[in-house]
Order: sequence, then C-alpha cells, then structure tokens
Amino acid sequence: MNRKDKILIVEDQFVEANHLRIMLKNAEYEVQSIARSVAEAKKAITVQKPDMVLLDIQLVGKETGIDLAKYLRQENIGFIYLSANSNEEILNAAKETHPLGFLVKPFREKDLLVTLEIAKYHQEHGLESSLRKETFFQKQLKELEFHSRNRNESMFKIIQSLQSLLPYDFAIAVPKNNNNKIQDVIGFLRIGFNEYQTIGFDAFQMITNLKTHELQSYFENVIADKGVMLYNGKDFQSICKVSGMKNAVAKYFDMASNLTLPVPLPGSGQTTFFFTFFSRKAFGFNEEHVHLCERLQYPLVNAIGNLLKDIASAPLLKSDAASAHHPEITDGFNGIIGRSAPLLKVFDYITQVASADTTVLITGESGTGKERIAESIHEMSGRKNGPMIKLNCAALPSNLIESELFGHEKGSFTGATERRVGRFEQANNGTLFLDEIGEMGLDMQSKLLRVLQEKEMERVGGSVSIKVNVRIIAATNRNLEKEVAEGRFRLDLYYRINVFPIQLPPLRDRKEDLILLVRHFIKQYNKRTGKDIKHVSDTALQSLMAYHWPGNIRELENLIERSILLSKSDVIEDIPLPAIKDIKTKLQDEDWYVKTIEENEREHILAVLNKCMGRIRGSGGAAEILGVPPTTLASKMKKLGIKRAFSI
Ligand SMILES: Nc1ncnc2c1ncn2[C@@H]1O[C@H](COP(=O)(O)OP(=O)(O)OP(=O)(O)O)[C@@H](O)[C@H]1O
Repeated sequence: MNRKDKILIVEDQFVEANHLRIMLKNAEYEVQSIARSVAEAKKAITVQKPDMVLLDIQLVGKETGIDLAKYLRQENIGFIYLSANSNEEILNAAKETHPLGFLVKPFREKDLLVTLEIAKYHQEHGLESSLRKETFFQKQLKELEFHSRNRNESMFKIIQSLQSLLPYDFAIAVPKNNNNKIQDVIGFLRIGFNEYQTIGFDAFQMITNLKTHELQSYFENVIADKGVMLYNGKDFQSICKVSGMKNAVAKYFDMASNLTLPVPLPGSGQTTFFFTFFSRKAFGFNEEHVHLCERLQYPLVNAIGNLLKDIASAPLLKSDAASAHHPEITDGFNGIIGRSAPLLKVFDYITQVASADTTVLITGESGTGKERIAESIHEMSGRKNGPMIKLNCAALPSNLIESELFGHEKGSFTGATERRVGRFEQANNGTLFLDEIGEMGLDMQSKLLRVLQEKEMERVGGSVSIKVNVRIIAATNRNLEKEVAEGRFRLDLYYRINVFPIQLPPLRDRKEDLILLVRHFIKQYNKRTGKDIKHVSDTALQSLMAYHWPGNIRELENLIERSILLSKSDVIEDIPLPAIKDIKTKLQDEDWYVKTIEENEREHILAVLNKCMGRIRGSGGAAEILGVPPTTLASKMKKLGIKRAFSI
C-alpha cells in the first residue's frame, strides 16, 4: 500500500482504536479519522473518501460493521474487518460482504501491516482482472463486426463471451421494434462448459406447453425496461407476476433472478434489443453486474446493429426444435467429468485464473478432485511446459518438511550425506502444488510465508539465497478460516494463499454428475482390466443416487473398480456400498459424523507413517508396525490417495 493512503478506523472501543491509530501512524499511513458507529462512519466517508476502512463488527448503535460493509461496497471502498468474535455464523455473514481482509483480535502490528498490504493487492488485482476480462470481451465484439459470418453463430458468440463477465444460466435475446412486434427470439440455456442449448420460439413452446398466441403475447409484452434492471430474490418473484415471459422462464427453467440489458439501436426503425439474463440463484447478480452492463451497452449497439441489418430477410433462428450449440461435446472439461451448475462455476474459475500467475487455494472435502483441478490449472497456464511439482504436507513429519521443500546442503544434519534440491527449486518456472496445506505446522508456515513474500529461499544448512519463480497452488480439506480463528493457521499466510479461492462441491451436492462419472470410470476400468461392462442395473444406480458419498469421487472410483472386478457378466448388478448409507452426512451434522472404514484406515496409516518418520521398510518401519508386507502397504497407500512422499 502507498504510505499516503487514507484510512478510516471504525471501532467503538477507544483504547483499541487509539492503539490502531498509533500503529498505522508509525507505519506512515494517514489515519483520516475514528468513527464509533455506522452513522459517524458514513458522515466521515461523505466528507473525505478513505482508501481503506478498518471495520469492527460490533459497534455502538443498532447497525453493525456488516451493515456498513454493504454501504462501502456500493461506494467501492475497500475494507478489512477487525473482530474478536470467532463465531462461524458471524464470520460467514461477514464473508458474504467480500472484505479485503480479516484481522482477529488481538493481532500484532505485523499482522495489521501485512493484511493491509494484501488487501491493497486484492483491490488492485481484482480490478485489474475484471478490466482485463472486459477489454477482452470488447475485442471479441469488434472481431465479430468484421468477421460476422452467420448471425446465429455471432449472437451465440456474444452470449458465450458474456459468460465470463456475467454468471448466467439462461440468456434470452429479444429484438423489439416500434410496432411492438417480436420478430424473433432466441434463448441459450447453459448445459455444460462451453455448451448451450439453443432455444427458439417453437422449442420454447414445446417446453412450456403454451399455445402459440399465449407465448407470442408473452414475448410481445416483454416489459421494455429503459435501463439495465436487476431483479433478485423477492423483486424477481414480483416481476414474474406481471411478466408472463419471466414467469414461464422461472417455472419451466427453474430460474430465480434476472438482469435485463437493453441495447437501443439508433437508425434501425427504433429497434431495441433486449438481453435478459437469468440465474438459478435467487441472488445471481449484483450492482457490479449492473454497472458492467451499463458500460457494455455502447459497444453492444454497434455489434448488434450489424447483426440485425437484414433482420427482415432472414429470421435469426429457424423456428424448429431446440438444437444444441456445442463447439466440443464433452462430459466435462479437460478430463474433469461433470456438468452440474456448481462444477461449471469451477470450470469458469479455472479458465479465468489459469493464465494469470495468481496463487490459487482449492478447498473441498477429501476426494472431490482438488489435485485434478490443480493439474488442469497448470496445464492451461503459461507454465505448462515447466514442471508441476507436488507435495503432500500431511504425509511428511514436520522435521522433514523443511528439507523437502527447500532442500539441504551436504552435512546440514545427521543423515544429509548429499546436497538435495528441494521442491521449490524443482518447481522453478513451473507450479508447486501444496496439498493439504492446512496440516502444515506453524513453524513451517512462517518459513513458507517468507519465501512467498520474498520469492527467494535458502537450502537447509545453506547460506546463499536462491531466487525462485514458482506459482503456488494450495489445497486443503480443512476450513482454513476456522484454523486461523483457532490459532493453528497464520492469518498472513492465509491471505497470501487465498488470493483466488476455488471451492469444490462435494459429490452429494452434484448428483446430476453421478451418471456421467460412473460411465467415465467404467470406460476407464474396462480399458485397464480388459473387461467389457456395458450396463449398470437400475437397482445399483438407485443405490448410488441415494448414497451420501463421504469419500466423494475417489470413493466412487474405487467402488466402480471393485464392482467391475466382481461382476460376472457385462452388467453391474450390485455395487458394494458401505452399510452406513443411512447415516447423516458430515455436512448435515458435524458432531455426528461417522468416518468410513477407508477414512479410518487412511488416518491410521498416516499416523503410523508420521511416527516412523516416513520409513516403510525394515525393523520399526510402518509395514512392520502395521503387520503387512511393504509392497501391500505401498499399494494400499496408493489406493487411499496417500501420496508417495516416502521411498520403500
Ligand atoms: N470430476 C472428475 N472427473 C473425473 N475424475 C475425477 C474428478 N474429480 C476427481 N476425480 C478422480 O478422483 C480421484 C480423487 O481426486 P483427487 O485426488 O484430485 O481429490 P482430492 O480432492 O485432491 O483428494 P484429497 O483431499 O484426499 O487429496 C482421482 O483419481 C481423480 O482423478
């Protein structure tokens, strides 16, 4: 942060506010003023717009810091929460307001300064990346004007490119002229990554079962909003009562919010073109999307104007049944199977972040595919020709992890008979994937933080600083915010790695992907085992759908493999699901969660490995303690996803 940035402190405890003021002044920040309530803060903001607000959650008066946060977002002022409260409910409500940082009291001066620096980075980077996307979209629009081949295709391209800016599930394009006649309507329903179902008038009619004149009147009576309009939550429900078209979309396509973008076309018989975007989420769009659409109106006028030049001579879409628009038909994206809405969101994030050098934090339960996503990001990045090095932080005892990450010089500790290059150096000009980062000890966390800040490191026992150019992708199945609140994870490291978070949904929340995954794993294991399984019985499929999948995709993969091996014909009749299918899931009831046998086994093996300092073979090795041959243990580790951080 520039040392001249102006900061407003919103804190009702005088002593704490004053202490904060002194720390900031010492670090050459300009403290604009101290406000004790939301009202005082608003007054201060009107007089002099601060660059950043440090905001306590509990304040004097009825309104809280969370209420002020909503106002700050409207005013486009960044803020960092200060809170002594580690209550998860409050943390979640606060998180919804998109703070640039979170300081848990009591905090040290260093934590404050690092958090401010990271906040500034987030502020600049977020703005920069959304501007970059917008510029890219405008470039695409220009290209369409010059290479406009086919109007349907071009319209589809516009809608498709808008996806990276507006998170819609269904978009309808409606041209409307001064006779109030709908000349043609075209809808695009998102059904996969880069895959859209094109829905024309007839398809609309088929899906909604409405009579021609009814549907016609719905489209003709589309409410002609003059400006960009946002209908979220209750507003959407209200607009559906007066707009037959929106009501039909809500009912038959399961949409719950809407954003309308009118594009008035001068010199075309006063035709206005309406893009109307729908989301399945009740609050799918926000004020920032409205401002974005307002900025896009002008560039869209030119592009759409060209497309509609000869609208009378040919309709936009032949009125036939729904057709699919899919540049590549796949069951997923880059080998990651699934088309459910939460997974499509993840694919959007991957495409957005891959090309930047940004640090990515992937969170999600065990077996949801975090490593898979990390590989995808690396493969799609500019570093794809560089190495991708992985380190499972849980599989290494704390005394080994430092030399594993940074390497060591010969003789730096007993047993260091050779110089060893660590994972950071191995990953130079590539990507370092730090799996299960939540398991890393506090000591190691501060060493890692130093490398991330300074971009250089020293080998254990070495004295020379080595520059490293590494992109970090970290993953964890822990709730890192909870870890921070409980003092097990450094806040400054959390903000350093949480630059671009991607949350992977558990399989139970995207059961629509289950059949695709089953088909994918059957194909894969048919190939591997030489079997030729063609079907899965209805009973088996039903039991798969009813199961709660605590082990997620890894569990499904293992079960399919086992079922293929056990099946005697080309049909899988039965899937040997664990007998705990009726147990509540971890997410439903954290306290009453029963681990699967595999989860218990995994934890037990990891604990023994840690005790044996990673040694598998020989006397006192993990295999001996567990009473199995080393080779059996190695294959078990592979199956349970315990990474081979040890040699046997
Ligand atoms: N969407 C997907 N499509 C196909 N295979 C997948 C998908 N997601 C995960 N898998 C497979 O499931 C297995 C588990 O995935 P992965 O190791 O990436 O999970 P993880 O979240 O990193 O697990 P952990 O937290 O235990 O390390 C792997 O074999 C992976 O290839």
